[in-house]
Amino acid sequence: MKTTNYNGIPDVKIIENIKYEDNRGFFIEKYNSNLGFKTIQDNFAFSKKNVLRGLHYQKEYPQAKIITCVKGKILDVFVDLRTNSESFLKYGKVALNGIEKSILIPRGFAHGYLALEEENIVYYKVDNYYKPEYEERISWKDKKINIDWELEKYGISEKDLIISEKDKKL
Ligand SMILES: Cc1cn([C@H]2C[C@H](O)[C@@H](COP(=O)(O)OP(=O)(O)O[C@H]3O[C@H](C)C(=O)[C@H](O)[C@H]3O)O2)c(=O)[nH]c1=O
Repeated sequence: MKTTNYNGIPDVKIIENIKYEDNRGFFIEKYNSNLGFKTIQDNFAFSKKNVLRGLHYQKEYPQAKIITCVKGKILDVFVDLRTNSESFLKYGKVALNGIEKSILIPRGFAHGYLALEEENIVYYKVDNYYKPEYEERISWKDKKINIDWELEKYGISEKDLIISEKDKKL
């Protein structure tokens, strides 16, 4: 697997895996401990088209995440909340649409994604336990962070978005 730094935000890494194809299909060695990522939980989330999840983070018990879109396509967005970081409050984003590409987001980031196909399955590894009592949320349209979710590019209008009540209230 090849890891490259995400341009402009330290410690965020794009992971690209080798796909070994043959007449049966393909094989991918998706994860190994060389990444230095200690998985505590594996999560799967199914999202219909136009679902927007996030932006969430756990201030206590922060979670680093390795995000993979195993079916469909998502626009994955992450916001640097590390106050000592040169990219504090900057956001990054990457389209993920296949098993062979992932993004590693370290602890100290808010995370969210927009589901772009009819059916989208996101698989992500986290390195700390889910602690809902410590979960914090930032609005997907927070004015200060001002994320470009590329709605126009994907032909999505804001009224089409499917957002949880908790996220809507932000
Ligand atoms: C995150 C999580 C959720 N749940 C349960 C709690 C709820 O009954 C149900 C849905 O939870 P929630 O609405 O918080 O799911 P998302 O809105 O997708 O939350 C996630 O959204 C963004 C994109 C993230 O990066 C986080 O992993 C997480 O906050 O799953 C669990 O049992 N364990 C978990 O680790």
